[in-house]
Amino acid sequence: MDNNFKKTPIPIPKAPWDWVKSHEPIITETHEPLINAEFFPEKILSSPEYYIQQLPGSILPIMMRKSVYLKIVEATKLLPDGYKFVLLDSWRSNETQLSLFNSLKEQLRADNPKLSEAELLTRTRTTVAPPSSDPLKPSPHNTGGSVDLTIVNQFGIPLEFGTPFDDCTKKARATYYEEKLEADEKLTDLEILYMENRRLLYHIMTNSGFTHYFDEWWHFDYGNQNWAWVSGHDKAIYGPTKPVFVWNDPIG
Ligand SMILES: C[C@@H](N)C(=O)N[C@H](C)C(=O)O
Ligand SMILES: [Zn+2]
Repeated sequence: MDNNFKKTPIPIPKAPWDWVKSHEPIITETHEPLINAEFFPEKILSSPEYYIQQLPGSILPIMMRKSVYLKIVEATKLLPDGYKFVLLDSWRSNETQLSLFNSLKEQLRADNPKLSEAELLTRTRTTVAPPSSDPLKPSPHNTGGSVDLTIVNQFGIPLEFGTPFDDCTKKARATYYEEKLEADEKLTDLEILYMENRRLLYHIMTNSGFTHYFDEWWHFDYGNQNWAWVSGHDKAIYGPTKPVFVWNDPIG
């Protein structure tokens, strides 16, 4: 696919992410089912990171709302020849969300013993959305409308984005390198590579109907409150949901 994505900057956000405002859109649930997103290996691979790490409440299949999946299938048409998406996480249980949140908060507390409780919460919420069992304010991944993903090249080698998945430093912000450029800092060749790969992923996904969570280069949304807030839709179409397992429900 010949496009100019790598040369087109990602817009720099004007204000910090606001978890109160992002939960303001009302939800008119469509009851669209969650589906398993792992059956198109020609273009979409999966590496269910939280199941691999055996986090509480994690499940093996990567599940998402059907329209989210179909949009990702459309997005594969914008990938360079031979490249594929790798899905890292999509629908997430509240148990996993809570476990992620508490682990990161405690890790940050141990690394920064002088941080106040309020500062700890702010730092934690930059990387992990607030856990929630309020049906009017669900955590984004619990709706099946969020997806964390990366890209591999034609040899199955992951593109480099400058940080690992779930890095909790400011380097994970999608515009980290764009902001350096804007501040007249010179980028190294490697930093230019990371910036261009972030641009590629960002433009492929946003041109396919997703909005972006700007503090993480890997996180995109469709249909949930994040998406409604960022895109200016008056309502979200996905609230909290869960997959159906007939014989043995691992979520409970
Ligand atoms: C934890 C990380 N992969 C992620 O998805 N973060 C966002 C903010 C979330 O938890 O919704
Ligand atoms: Zn995410």
